[in-house]
Amino acid sequence: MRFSNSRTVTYSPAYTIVPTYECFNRCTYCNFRTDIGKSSMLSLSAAKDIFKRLQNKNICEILILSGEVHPHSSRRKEWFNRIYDLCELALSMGFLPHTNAGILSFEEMQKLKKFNVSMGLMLEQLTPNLLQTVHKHAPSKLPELRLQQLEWAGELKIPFTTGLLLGIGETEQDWWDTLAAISQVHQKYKNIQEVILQPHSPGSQQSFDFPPFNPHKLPQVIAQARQILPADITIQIPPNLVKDKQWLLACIEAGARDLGGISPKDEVNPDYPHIQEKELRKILQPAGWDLVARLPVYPQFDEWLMGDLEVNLKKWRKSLDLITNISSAPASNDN
Ligand SMILES: O=c1nc2n(C[C@H](O)[C@H](O)[C@H](O)CO)c3cc(O)ccc3cc-2c(=O)[nH]1
Ligand SMILES: C[C@H]1O[C@@H](n2cnc3c(N)ncnc32)[C@H](O)[C@@H]1O
Ligand code: MET
Ligand code: SF4
Repeated sequence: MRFSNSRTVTYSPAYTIVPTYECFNRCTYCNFRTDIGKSSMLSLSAAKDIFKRLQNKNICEILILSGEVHPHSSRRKEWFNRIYDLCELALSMGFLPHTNAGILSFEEMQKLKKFNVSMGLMLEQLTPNLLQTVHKHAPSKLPELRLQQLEWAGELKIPFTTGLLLGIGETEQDWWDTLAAISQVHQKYKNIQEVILQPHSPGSQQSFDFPPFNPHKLPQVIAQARQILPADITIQIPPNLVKDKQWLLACIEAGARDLGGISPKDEVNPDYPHIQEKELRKILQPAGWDLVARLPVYPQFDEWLMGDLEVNLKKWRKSLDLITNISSAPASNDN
């Protein structure tokens, strides 16, 4: 067993698949979506080819990240069934699926629970003011709807990842209010595993003409979030959106302990390539931080998972120490 010290930062070796880029919402900061009818659905055979390539590469998480079909559209069922089938396929091929497909009905969530070790949805910000601006044409970003997803995940005992999108026109008070709401859900259901503090990062596709969230502010936000959130919720920051090494370290010193899924491409922010794990290690190690792989579900939730989820999970928990030891060896040698 590898000794994990208190100066440990985690990441999830992940691959993102996109069932569809089509989305009926038009969040003005989005660099991901395409208009209705402009994107096809990822086929099961294409997904199978991807998963085959990924096998034995020490990638545990498949992040299923999708644009959304309107809940009343005649195509909603087809859309949902494809996501469901993609999750089932990923699980059957040995991976640990984590789905963020936007707003789901209670029944849809209940069905996906069977094939996902955890699920995710960013709250963004709870203030209704954004419905006049960046979310004017994004019905899925209704704050009550999003908060309800966290509650439903709690009722269904689905380990959940959520977070805030920072710098989209909200106030500082809005951050604390959104974090307090997350804490409240967690107090009731104990189902929130991590909170992502995601700095808005402009990309080439978006219409929202607004500067990036000032990375120098992030450590302060993290420190305050650490005060508001219960200790068993991990704070995640995306390292590719905090470019400066010093500020990345400052974020960690302030209380962030996870760097999210590290995959070949950041589908949400394609203009900001991921820093790969070896490179991250070079930044962290001199400051005394150990980088360790984790699974897309935190250990305190293992008992919520059953059937094939439990089988895959046990397999991955066993091989995790091995992955960490192998991947940390070269970095410590070639420094
Ligand atoms: O595990 C998760 N990771 C989420 N991540 C992190 C993700 O694991 C990686 O940073 C990459 O996006 C993977 O390609 C997000 C990253 C973003 O830039 C924006 C949103 C998300 C949302 C999630 C999520 O719901 N669950
Ligand atoms: C999947 C998640 O990606 C985040 N997201 C969407 N667009 C951007 C952007 N330009 N910069 C940073 N994060 C973004 C939102 O928080 C969304 O919920
Ligand atoms: N559409 C979903 C949401 O915004 C997830 C992907 S966003 C690029 O919540
Ligand atoms: S952020 Fe998500 S909901 Fe908003 S437009 Fe993009 S894909 Fe759709």
